[in-house]
Amino acid sequence: MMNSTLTISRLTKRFQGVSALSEVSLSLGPGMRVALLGHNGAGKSTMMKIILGLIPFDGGQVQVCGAAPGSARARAQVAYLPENAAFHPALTGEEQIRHYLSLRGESPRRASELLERVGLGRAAGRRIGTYSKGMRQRVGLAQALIGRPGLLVLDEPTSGLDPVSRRDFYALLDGLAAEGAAILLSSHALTEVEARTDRILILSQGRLVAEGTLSDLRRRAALPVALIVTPAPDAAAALAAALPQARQADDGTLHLTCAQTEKLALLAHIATLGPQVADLEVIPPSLEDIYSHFSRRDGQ
Ligand SMILES: Nc1ncnc2c1ncn2[C@@H]1O[C@H](COP(=O)(O)OP(=O)(O)OP(=O)(O)O)[C@@H](O)[C@H]1O
Repeated sequence: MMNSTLTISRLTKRFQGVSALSEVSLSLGPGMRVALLGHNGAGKSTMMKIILGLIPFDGGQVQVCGAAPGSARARAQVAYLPENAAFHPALTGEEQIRHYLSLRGESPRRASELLERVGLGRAAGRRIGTYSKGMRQRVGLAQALIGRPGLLVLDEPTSGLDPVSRRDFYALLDGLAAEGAAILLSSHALTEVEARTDRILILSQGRLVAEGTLSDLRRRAALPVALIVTPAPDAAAALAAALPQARQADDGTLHLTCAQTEKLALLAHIATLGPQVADLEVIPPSLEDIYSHFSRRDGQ
C-alpha cells in the first residue's frame, strides 16, 4: 500500500501447533495512533515481536517502512518501548540517554534536547534510581525517540502510571503523531485509549475480530443505549407510570435501555413528558462493553 508505515497482510504465527496469530491484516499510515486490545494471550506481544523482527512468522507478509521486519532499514525506523523499561539506577537520565545516543552513533549532546522533550529537563541530572515509574517511562520514550523513528511500538506504555502521568504521556504521543510518527500501542486501559487513539484493533485468540474508529465499532456492535431520567420534584410516580419499561434506582432516577435505532423515538416520547422530567442523560455503550462484545471467548 502506498504511504504505509506498517503493512501486515494475512499474518500467521504458530507456536508448536498453537495458533498465536491467524490471517491478521492491517495497515498503519504516518501519524496514525492505533491501539491494540485483547485479552491475555490474544497475540498482542507476538505481533509486536514480529514487527520488531525478533521472531519469525509462518505465513503472510509484513512490511515495516517498506522493508522486511528486523532488516537494518526497518530497525532504523522502528522504536520499541517495553512495558517495564529498565535502566541502570545509578546513572542519571542524561547519562543513560547519552549512552544510548552513542550506541546509535549519534551525538550524545542531543540528550538534553530529548529529555526536555519528554518533560525530564529538570530531572536530567538526577539518578534514575530516584525517578518515579512515570519518569522512567519517559526515559524509555526519550530512548525510543533517538533517530526520529517512523513507527513507535509501545507495549502497555501507561500501565502503572497515575491519571495525570497518563494524560501527559498521551499528550507527548499526540505531538509525535502530529510530526508523522505512526504509533501502535497495546493496552488494557480501555477508557484511556478511547479518547487518545485514532483506530482500535481488537485481537481475540490470534484473530483480528474488530478494527475501526470507536464510532465504527460502536455502530457495528449495535449495543443498547442507556438513558437515565431524573423526575422533577413530586413527579416520580407519574413519570414511572409514563415509562413503565424503566427500572427505578435507589436515588429515584429511572433507568432505561433501548436499541440505537429506537433512541430518537424514545427521546421524543420523553420530551412529551415535559415538566415531569428534571434531567435526562444518554449513555452510549462504553469501550468496555464494545470490547467484551467483540472479544468474547468461545463458550462465553
Ligand atoms: N514462545 C512461545 N512458545 C509457545 N507459545 C507461545 C510463545 N509465546 C507466546 N505463545 C502463545 O501464543 C499466544 C499469544 O501470546 P501473546 O504473548 O502474544 O499474547 P498477548 O496478547 O501479548 O498477552 P498478554 O496480554 O498476556 O501479554 C498465547 O497462547 C501464548 O501462550
